[in-house]
Amino acid sequence: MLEESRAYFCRAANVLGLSDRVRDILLTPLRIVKVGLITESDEGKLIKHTGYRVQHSRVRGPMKGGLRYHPSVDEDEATALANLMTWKTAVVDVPYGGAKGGINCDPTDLSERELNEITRTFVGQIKDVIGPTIDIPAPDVNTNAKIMGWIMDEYSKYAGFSPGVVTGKPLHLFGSEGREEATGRGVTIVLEEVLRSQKQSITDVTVAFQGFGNVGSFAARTMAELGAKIVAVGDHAGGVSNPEGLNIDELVAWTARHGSVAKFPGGDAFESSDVLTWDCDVLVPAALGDVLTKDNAEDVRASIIVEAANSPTTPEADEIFRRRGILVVPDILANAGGVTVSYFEWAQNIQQFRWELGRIRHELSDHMRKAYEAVAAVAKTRDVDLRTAAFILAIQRVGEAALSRRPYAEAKDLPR
Ligand SMILES: NC(=O)C1=CN([C@@H]2O[C@H](COP(=O)(O)OP(=O)(O)OC[C@H]3O[C@@H](n4cnc5c(N)ncnc54)[C@H](O)[C@@H]3O)[C@@H](O)[C@H]2O)C=CC1
Ligand SMILES: O=C(O)CCC(=O)C(=O)O
Repeated sequence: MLEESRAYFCRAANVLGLSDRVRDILLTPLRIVKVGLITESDEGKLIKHTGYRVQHSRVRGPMKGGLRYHPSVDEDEATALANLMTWKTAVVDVPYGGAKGGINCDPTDLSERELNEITRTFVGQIKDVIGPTIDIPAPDVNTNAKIMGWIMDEYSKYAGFSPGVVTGKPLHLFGSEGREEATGRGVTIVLEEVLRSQKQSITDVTVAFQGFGNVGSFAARTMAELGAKIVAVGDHAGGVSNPEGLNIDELVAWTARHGSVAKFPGGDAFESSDVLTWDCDVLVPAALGDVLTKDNAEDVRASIIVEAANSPTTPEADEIFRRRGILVVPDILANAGGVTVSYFEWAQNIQQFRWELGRIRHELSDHMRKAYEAVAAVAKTRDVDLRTAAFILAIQRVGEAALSRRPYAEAKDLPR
């Protein structure tokens, strides 16, 4: 994944004619933190995990990005995802740099008490490198508002009451209206813009989803509300399809009860991995990374792929999609609604003020549409695909901020 994120960066860097030296500066993470987490299981045994926080860039503001709890979490994955956060925050023009992290654990193997203790131990180990003006974590795969609340509580023991240290918190603990739905809602807003540019409407399209967690379920819900037909959904345990369109509210309720879309009675079951090559207009990968590869890219039948997940497409697959005329809406644009509303949450925490849901949705829509327009304009003037355009826009914004911080700097002095 690390090589892939660098490959996408370099595609844009080539268009911009960046020197190797500047590439090196922009790609090198500021700080990589790796910590051992020793806790006790419910049976009194020692359990060991490794936690990571990779801080990529602070040029445009405090570093920002989610925490993932998954067996795949390692230094390379966290570094690649931290790097993506730097470009994502620049694409939506929120005042942050990029970071990412997590713990290499399988939360399904842990009790709530164990998860709580592991989380608090992690916070104790990284407390000196996070903070409301330093680095602000948020939810990602297998983390949620409850865990963000624990993080805030634990950090506040060291630093005093600090709601701004983390976003995606519960509403009654100074979380924000609209954060839970934000990433999925943002995906839908970007899809609407893409379809508008093609003189199509969201009511005309069929959509297939891989992943039905926070991002996938809210994206499906908001698309269905606007009239899109969600014809297939696959997750870690199975898939369900309905050519007439799945009832998404019922599917959400089923998943909340059963932990998966598998065996949902409102559709036909299928092998989950088949969802990527489903017969549909729009494919939304909304689960893990590296799922669209050279091995399945030729079989994808959608004409638009909206990357709700981070890094779902390998560069080889991306090349195949380009050749086949399949439009890929890149992660650093498509899923940036989450970090955008995280910014609103942090701003509310700092101001000790609350925004209503209507204002959050309006501002989110405004940010996403502006970001799409800016990326589409670069794609047109430079004659490049949307991913390269998004990277160009982001690199320019980060680069200009870096040089403005030290106006007479040469590349070697770019602030980091
Ligand atoms: N939560 C957020 O605000 C943001 C999340 N993202 C990205 O969106 C993606 C999904 O994140 P969340 O929805 O937050 O996570 P989540 O933990 O709420 O949901 C993950 C979903 O992926 C499915 N999944 C896991 N393994 C799978 C497999 N092998 N095959 C098919 N499906 C599988 C799960 O069943 C679940 O439906 C990730 O790539 C994440 O980095 C991006 C921006 C913000
Ligand atoms: O809300 C945030 O701060 C970050 C969300 C995130 O991890 C992501 O956009 O990939």
